[in-house]
Amino acid sequence: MSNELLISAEMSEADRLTIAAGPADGIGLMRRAGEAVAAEILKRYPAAAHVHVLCGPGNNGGDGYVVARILADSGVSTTIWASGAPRPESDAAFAAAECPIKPRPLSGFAAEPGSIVVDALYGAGLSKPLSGDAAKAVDTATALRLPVVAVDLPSGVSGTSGDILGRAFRAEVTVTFARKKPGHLLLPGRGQCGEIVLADIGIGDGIIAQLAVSTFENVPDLWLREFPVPAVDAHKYKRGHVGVFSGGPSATGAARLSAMAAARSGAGAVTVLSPPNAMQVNATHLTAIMLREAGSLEEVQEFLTARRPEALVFGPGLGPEPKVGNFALQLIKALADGARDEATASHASAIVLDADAITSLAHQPQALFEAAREPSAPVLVITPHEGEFGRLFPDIAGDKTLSKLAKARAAAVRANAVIVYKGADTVIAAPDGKAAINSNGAAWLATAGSGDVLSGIIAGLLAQGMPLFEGTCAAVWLHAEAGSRFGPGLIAEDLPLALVPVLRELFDARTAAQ
Ligand SMILES: NC(=O)C1=CN([C@@H]2O[C@H](COP(=O)(O)OP(=O)(O)OC[C@H]3O[C@@H](n4cnc5c(N)ncnc54)[C@H](O)[C@@H]3O)[C@@H](O)[C@H]2O)[C@@H](O)CC1
Ligand SMILES: Nc1ncnc2c1ncn2[C@@H]1O[C@H](COP(=O)(O)OP(=O)(O)O)[C@@H](O)[C@H]1O
Ligand SMILES: [K+]
Repeated sequence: MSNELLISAEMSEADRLTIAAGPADGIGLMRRAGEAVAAEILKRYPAAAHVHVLCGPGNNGGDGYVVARILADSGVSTTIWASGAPRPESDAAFAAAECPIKPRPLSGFAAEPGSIVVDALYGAGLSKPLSGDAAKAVDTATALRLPVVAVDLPSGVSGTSGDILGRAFRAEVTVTFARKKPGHLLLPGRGQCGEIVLADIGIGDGIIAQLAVSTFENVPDLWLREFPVPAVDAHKYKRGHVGVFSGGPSATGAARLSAMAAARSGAGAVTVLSPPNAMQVNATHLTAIMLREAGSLEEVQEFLTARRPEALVFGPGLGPEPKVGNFALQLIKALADGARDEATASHASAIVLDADAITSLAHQPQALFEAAREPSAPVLVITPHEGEFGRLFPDIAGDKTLSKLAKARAAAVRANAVIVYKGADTVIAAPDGKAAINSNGAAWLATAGSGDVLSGIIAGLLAQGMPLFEGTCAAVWLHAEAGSRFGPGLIAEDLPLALVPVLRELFDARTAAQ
């Protein structure tokens, strides 16, 4: 598996462990890194008139000297522009000594149309905003629209947070080593990377396993082995039952979107729980989805006890009023009590809190966090977009020192819930520190009701028994994949059906792996 994302300390540790295990040494890893970048350049730009390699003072620059040496050996006209000499006796100094090209100072960097830029200024060691000659080099490459190949990361992009420090190169290709870094997937960094090539430089899977990494790219490898396959003797309730709370008569669509998505994602039974005054409008629009009147907590409890749904969706279309937040808290408490009292056993194992539930709970966040901490509380998935996140976790949202990844993690710990911090770079974070970054979405998903569909998919997969973190990650990936493949013209109603071909592929991959 190569879905782990490494922060710079983990990459250094991987480096150290690999060297300790032998036979590779530091310069050996650096040579392999440079070779991988040079091979990519020779493959992609065979007709390049000239290559300008920009080398920084650290190991990123060291990789650059290797690249320049190989390109020159291959007959490519190559210039090195260096910002400072590598530290004596360092691997980068060895790489520079092996390179026959005499570096010129970066301050003089100039290039001609038709040439290629290799950005080996700063990688994992970026420690402050790009300024001076480095910033000028970014401007020159940008103004001339030169293709940039970035070594490890485009200089200026933080590998940890994806933030741009000062300014950053916009690469056509970024060649990174061993594993991707969070900054390759988080915005705005992701937008600067272009195509990302992952090169094997001899840091083995066994070494990565020793790091006990907790951040992952959200790809099917992460959860496919948990993906539900119905048993031969399955009946509908064995395939999982989802309950979705509906809003009032003029706000029922969101629940239906969610319900349809839960059903499409494989839940065997889905029930919309409707206030009495919305029964008629819901009944008019529901066919395979069941409908049940549940305007009061007592009626909801009756449903829970009688039908034992495994997952509930609470929030879409309910309205942002405080009473909705109060109801959410009562629901969590009722489920916790039910779980304690096996006689009534009115427990659902998961609640997805979305949309208006999040906004209405922002009036009393502490009450939510305390309820979620009760030992018998149902497991919670909270799915805020940026605005909702800021309402429920204002201090975390406002902390400029935290990346989106770190914010989602902090929120997950505080709320004792899996947090799905949505957006073009959705982060899924669990209270135990595990987190995944999603990157297969597209802006077509930015359409009203799309989030309601996501909640339904999450509940659908959890109801089928997927583990909490993996099921939530799978749902986020599926939703993004279905929306990206559908493309222009997508509206939320299309998404449940657009899941079908993606589900087929996952099902085939899952059964092939069995
Ligand atoms: N396993 C690994 O860790 C490997 C790392 N390799 C390369 O090593 C790189 C990391 O090397 P380093 O840790 O030496 O870090 P960098 O080479 O990214 O940068 C470190 C140097 O740049 C300076 N610096 C950082 N930001 C600056 C700024 N904005 N303005 C001016 N100076 C700045 C620092 O003070 C330091 O001197 C990786 O990105 C990768 O390219 C490869 O050689 C392969 C193996
Ligand atoms: N630019 C984008 N690229 C990829 N996914 C996006 C983008 N914008 C929004 N999304 C996704 O679309 C969904 C929108 O959810 P949400 O904001 O709750 O919408 P709504 O409330 O209208 O249902 C989320 O899953 C989000 O991650
Ligand atoms: K770089």
